[in-house]
This record gives sequence, structure tokens and C-alpha cells, in this order.
Amino acid sequence: MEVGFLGLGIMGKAMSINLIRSGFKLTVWNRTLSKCDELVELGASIGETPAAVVKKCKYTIAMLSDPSVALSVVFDKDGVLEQICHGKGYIDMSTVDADTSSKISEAITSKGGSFLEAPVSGSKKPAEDGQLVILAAGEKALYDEAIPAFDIMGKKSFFLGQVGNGAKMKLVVNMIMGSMMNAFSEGLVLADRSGLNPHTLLDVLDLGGIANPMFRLKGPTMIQNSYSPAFPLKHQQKDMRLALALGDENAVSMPVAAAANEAFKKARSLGLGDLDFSAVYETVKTLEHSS
Ligand SMILES: NC(=O)C1=CN([C@@H]2O[C@H](COP(=O)(O)OP(=O)(O)OC[C@H]3O[C@@H](n4cnc5c(N)ncnc54)[C@H](OP(=O)(O)O)[C@@H]3O)[C@@H](O)[C@H]2O)C=CC1
Ligand SMILES: O=CC(=O)O
Repeated sequence: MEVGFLGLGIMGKAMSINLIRSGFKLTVWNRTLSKCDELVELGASIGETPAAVVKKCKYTIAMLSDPSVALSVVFDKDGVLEQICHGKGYIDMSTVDADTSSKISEAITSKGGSFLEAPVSGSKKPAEDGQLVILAAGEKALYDEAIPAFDIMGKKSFFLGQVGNGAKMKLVVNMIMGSMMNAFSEGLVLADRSGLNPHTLLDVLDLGGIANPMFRLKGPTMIQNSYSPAFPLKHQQKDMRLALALGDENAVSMPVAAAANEAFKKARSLGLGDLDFSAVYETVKTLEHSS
């Protein structure tokens, strides 16, 4: 059975490589064609457009940057919608908001296709290691059909019911993560400015009740001012923005997340959007200096 994959960025590349190495027959598409080369060397075919991929495949997975891209790949000329039909599935694993996911779902199902949203928690390394956490919602039959692929890409899959629930769960998780990253950055600055060794702070944190993989992974590189992108900061800011909109809709006051969003926006305005989201540390350091 041929499976399609649209979007070979940091995440899509790692996820599709795992699928092909595990024996899936893949047809791939990426806006920047050269990013398909490594997949082709591993045995994948190239589809010239999203529509061409869908035409060939029983179901097609997408891993794209944001809501506007997720929509354009479905609705624009040569998009998914041109070839989706009864018997074909579309699985969007990008992080988007529930409205975007619902629009895509309605369009796909109105043409007889089936739809699943399946955003993931976990970054570049978990994607490479097949250790993502998959937050699926939508058509249960498509979820069941995709389980063999999910089991390769992830360590655990959740089926969360109706379309939108996967998107919302992902946004809540990333809202917490973005707020934590800001608190962590402030702590590193505070330790440094008050004469403490930040490496010792990392050791202390790692032994206590707030030890976590993110502090453990990002702390040492942040201290070295090294921000090679695993999770691009522009995507984290997009997730904060979408989570805050979800808070607006539900009248949930989120002052901590709002402040974190401002720091990510500031970092983007300083040209740090393509670096890892931990580069928000640079903004926190700068704000500290200017006060
Ligand atoms: N990186 C991470 O740690 C994680 C990311 N995510 C989410 O997964 C999604 C992908 O993230 P990631 O792989 O890091 O992002 P990247 O920025 O590395 O990749 C983005 C992908 O979207 C494509 N794209 C961007 N703009 C367009 C466009 N106008 N038309 C068509 N395709 C386009 C890119 O194509 P091109 O190569 O041509 O630019 C690329 O394939 C995002 O929603 C992100 O929030 C979720 C969990 C973890
Ligand atoms: O969306 C990012 C992640 O690390 O999960």
C-alpha cells in the first residue's frame, strides 16, 4: 500500500525516513524539491504536487508549518482536495488550531474522503527516534488504519474523539512548554546575575521535583548560547498565539502565557525566528540588560 507524505521539514523528514526504513512505500512532496533527495535515495517516489501524491496513495500524511500552509496545501490549485475521494484518507499532523482542522475536515469529508488530525508532541530527536506522542482526533476508522504508521513514528497514540480535540490538546501542551521555557530562561539569567554558576543550577534542578527532559536537553546549549533549531522559535510563537486565541474563546485568563508570547514575539522581531525556541533566552537576557 502506498502512503503519501507532504512536508519534509525538520519533523516531516525524520518521520518519513522512519516510515520508509520500516518498509512503508512512500510517495513524498515538498515545496522545496531538493528536500526530497534523501527520501528518494532511501526508495521513496516523488509526487509533483500534493494532488499527485493523493491520487497515488491510500492515505496521505501532512507535516506543514502553520494553519495558512495547511489550508493552502489542501485548497489551492494542485492541492489535496483535487484528488481526495471515497476510500482515501488525509492525516494532518501539523500543529494548527481547531478551526483550521475543522475546515480541512469538512472539505475532505464533503468529497467522500476521511480525515484525521494528528499533531505530535516531541521534537526533532523524538521524531528521529520514533518516540513522538500522537494526539489524534477525527475519523476512528482512519486512525485504526494508520496505527501501524503511528507505531513507527511514535511511542504512544491517543485517540481524542472529534476533530479539534487533537489540535486543542497540542496547543495546551505547547502553551505550557512555551511558558516553562520563559521561566527557565529567567531563572538562568537570575542565577548568572546573582553570581551563581548556571551549570550548578541545572544540576540542582535535575535532582528536584521540577526536573524534566526539556531543562536537561536545552539547559547546557542555552548556557553556550547555541540554538541550532530542533523546534523553530517561529513555530513556538505560532502555538502561543493559537493557544491564547483558544483562551480568548473560552474566557480563560492566561497572563503567564501572554507574557511568554510577548517574549517569543520580541525574539522573532530580533530575527531569531528560525533558531530553536530556546533562543528566547537571548530576549530575556536583553530585557534584563536594558532595565
Ligand atoms: N520541530 C519540532 O520540534 C516540532 C514541530 N511541530 C509542528 O510540526 C510542524 C512542522 O514543524 P517543523 O518540521 O519543525 O517545521 P519546518 O519549518 O522545518 O518545516 C515546515 C514544512 O512546511 C513547508 N512549508 C512552509 N511554507 C510552505 C508553503 N507556503 N507551501 C508549502 N509548504 C510550505 C516547508 O517546506 P519547505 O521545505 O519548502 O520550506 C516544510 O516542509 C509545525 O506545525 C510545527 O509547529 C510539532 C512538534 C515538534
Ligand atoms: O511542538 C513542539 C514539541 O516539542 O512538541
